[in-house]
Amino acid sequence: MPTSWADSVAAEASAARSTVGSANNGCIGTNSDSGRSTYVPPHLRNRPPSSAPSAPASYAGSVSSAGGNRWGAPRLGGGVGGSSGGGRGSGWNNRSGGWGHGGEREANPFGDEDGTEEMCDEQENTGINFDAYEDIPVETSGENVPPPVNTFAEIDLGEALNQNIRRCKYVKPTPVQRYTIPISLAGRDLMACAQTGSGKTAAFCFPIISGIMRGQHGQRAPRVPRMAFPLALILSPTRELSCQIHDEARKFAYQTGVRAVVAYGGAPINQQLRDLERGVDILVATPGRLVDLLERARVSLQLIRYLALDEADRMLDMGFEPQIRKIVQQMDMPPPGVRQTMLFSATFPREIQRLAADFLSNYVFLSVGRVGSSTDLIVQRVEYVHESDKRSHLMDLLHAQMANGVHGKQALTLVFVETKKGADALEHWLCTNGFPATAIHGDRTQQEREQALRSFKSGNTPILVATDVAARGLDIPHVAHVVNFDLPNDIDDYVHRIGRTGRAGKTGLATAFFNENNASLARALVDLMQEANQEVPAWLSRFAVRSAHGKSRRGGGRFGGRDFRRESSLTRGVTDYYGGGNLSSGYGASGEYAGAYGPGVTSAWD
Ligand SMILES: Nc1ncnc2c1ncn2[C@@H]1O[C@H](COP(=O)(O)OP(=O)(O)OP(=O)(O)O)[C@@H](O)[C@H]1O
Repeated sequence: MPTSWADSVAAEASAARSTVGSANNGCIGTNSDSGRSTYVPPHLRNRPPSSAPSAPASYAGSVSSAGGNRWGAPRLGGGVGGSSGGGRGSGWNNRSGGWGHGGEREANPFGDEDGTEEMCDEQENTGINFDAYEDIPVETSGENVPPPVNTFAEIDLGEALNQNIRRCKYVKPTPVQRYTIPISLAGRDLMACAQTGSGKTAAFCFPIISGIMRGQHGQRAPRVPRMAFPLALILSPTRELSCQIHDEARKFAYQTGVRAVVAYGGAPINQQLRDLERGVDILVATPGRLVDLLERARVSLQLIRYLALDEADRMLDMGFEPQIRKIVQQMDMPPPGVRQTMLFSATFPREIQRLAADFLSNYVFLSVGRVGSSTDLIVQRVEYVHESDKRSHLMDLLHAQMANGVHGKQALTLVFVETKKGADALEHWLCTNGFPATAIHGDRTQQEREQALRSFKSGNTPILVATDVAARGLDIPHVAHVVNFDLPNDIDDYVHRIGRTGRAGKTGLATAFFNENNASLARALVDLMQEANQEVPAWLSRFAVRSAHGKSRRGGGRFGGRDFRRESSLTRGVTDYYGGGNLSSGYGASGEYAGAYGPGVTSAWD
């Protein structure tokens, strides 16, 4: 990491502390004067207004003795308009304490004693090289797009959240965060497309947590026994990803008084129900389990102010769309324009964008990097390997990796295969040949899946064989090598798979085994590799030329805002969708979205 960058971020971090401090002080009068409503944490919402906390220091302790019905009685939802709650006069409602009730104290997700700022300052140099993202092309479209920021100090996220950002050792926002946070804080809906590993989770979590802390809007929750009324809903396609987002959200929300709960299938529902009953501001969920909770009338969405779909293109493709439509359009969730909706992914096929527009109101489209592209931090290699030679070829790769020691002892290798059976068979074969491997796929129990992931992350089993269930979102440090033992049918799946390495400014290696069975992917693969400045083997280019299905849907490698509204308006000569914006280059020609998940592939998912 260049010294100049490290110095500058350190300076920014210290400037952030002083600026944020003064910004908050400055807010006191303003917010008090404007009568900004106050946030009441979930476990206190049934208490009479006068008993809501006003002093964060004793917050957790006082909660434990609060008692009372936590669900049925009238309560003030987050940001609830009205006069109750503490924090009189503060833009942040004096919320810096943790939540707690019934003697429970908020666990420290950072694992440090007290998370002191001093300790974090010592660890500011994280080794993450975000300089790698400095020159990344960014485009926005939509009406009156709020300008980006360069530092966290420029955004008034609230001191408690700022402190957690420092604890996470985030000294500087990534490009997607620089753009999305001001857009979201301005209350705008958003469709954001940014490369894998570029910090999208924080990009949607920060504005949600900050917004709940501010408590700008809201209404009284109805009297419904044992029903949870979250203020924010974050949906993701897999159980593991939901757990990961929940872990992140808990860190970001530590001692803000904002409580995140996770609900996902395959795990006992009773524990999740108990968690919900303790109160929830942010519900992170997989769609199937959420539908179950809604049908049991244990969750109501009527107070939802923020809806975030992570891996939004996957959530809206034919695998999940019916469930998502049910959750978002057929239950009690406020409509677009009333709630704020944020869609994030590294890939956003045009047809899916068109579907997604139903969920959004006057939204900003943001693309960071080439839409659906891989980062050039990932070295991509494609090797021609016959089906029958794949195992011995993989063995050669693994041996070479061990012999070279390029990635050190802890290097982790993630091997993607197409089917669950194939995953079981390859895991078995690797183990019997002396390679410590485990596997994850949709037919394993949740316990087995979690155990496999733990064992892989810890380095105890440094080879993980996986179906597409592990393709998206998982942020596993030290994955040095992704092997596409079986290539996927769709280039976007390839982008997500290889994105398990080369994350957060680090470099990674991705090797794909290609043969005639993958001919239909050749053209898109060549385009993608060329966009990412990768060396394309001559034989692969020949495949691309020959391939009958070789039409690229990537726009011929031109970088351009891929906001489908722009194309629609250009085609129809109307401007009903597209509201202007900072779109500087043309939309490249592209093929139709073919549907990424054919039969047999969907089964790999939750
Ligand atoms: N501002 C930041 N400074 C340093 N590290 C960061 C910052 N923002 C995020 N990170 C780290 O970068 C890594 C990748 O972030 P994240 O998992 O949110 O990526 P993503 O864009 O959602 O990826 P994917 O498309 O694969 O889901 C995480 O380990 C996260 O902690």
